[in-house]
Amino acid sequence: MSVVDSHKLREQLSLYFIMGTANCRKSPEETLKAAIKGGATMFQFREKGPSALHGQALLELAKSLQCLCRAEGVPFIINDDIELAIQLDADGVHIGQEDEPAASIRQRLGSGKIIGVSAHNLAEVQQAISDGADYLGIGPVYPTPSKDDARAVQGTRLITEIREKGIDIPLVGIGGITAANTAPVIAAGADGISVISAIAGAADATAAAREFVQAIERAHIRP
Ligand SMILES: Cc1ncc(COP(=O)(O)OP(=O)(O)O)c(N)n1
Ligand SMILES: Cc1nc(C(=O)O)sc1CCOP(=O)(O)O
Ligand SMILES: [Mg+2]
Repeated sequence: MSVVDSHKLREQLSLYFIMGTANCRKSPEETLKAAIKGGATMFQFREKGPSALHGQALLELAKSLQCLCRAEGVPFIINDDIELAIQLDADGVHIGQEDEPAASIRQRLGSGKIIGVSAHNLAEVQQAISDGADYLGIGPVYPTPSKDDARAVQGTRLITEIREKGIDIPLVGIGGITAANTAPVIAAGADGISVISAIAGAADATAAAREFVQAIERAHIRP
């Protein structure tokens, strides 16, 4: 069972920034600082790909990014690596359908940590909820340059279906989201959006994050 406050979590999910070293134009620390300055409300450390850090270098970077998040009151979530999350006492983890099942992660992490689960259909949504997920990542909404093994693009269809069925778990849309295409994701019922390239790959990550904040605000005012 989770004791995570879902009202607070919905706010934290508003602009959920994700990155690892492979995604950044500048250093990961500079990129994260800039994104938070621009309004990122949650951060996921996702260190993946052929150039991914391992061992001590991975640990040092994770600690450094966690420290930045703590200073700004932004939740620090770790992608996939449950051992690292436990070692650092991270705020939570994000896992997908190919990762360790959420139910066993909940047992290992306890009730106070945030567990996010990727889901691509209603069966996976229901399973994630019964396994104790706190939030869902639904995607890819649009074509993404940041995940080679992404599933087929599905637009906002599943987000709409989840809300039409009265399922009110906190959730974000992910995949190819830009400030210009944010509105339909929020209008479909997402609590927020998850972004890698449109912030980490921007020349000015602070300005990019600010544009997202404005797009999210506009989407809530004029759905
Ligand atoms: C918020 C959010 N949603 C979805 C994902 C994707 O997770 P997963 O399917 O496990 O893929 P990888 O990120 O591990 O490649 C995510 N990371 N975050
Ligand atoms: C990490 C991830 N998961 C996805 C999913 O569909 O589950 S899409 C994706 C990549 C998101 O990066 P960008 O904002 O650059 O498109
Ligand atoms: Mg994963």
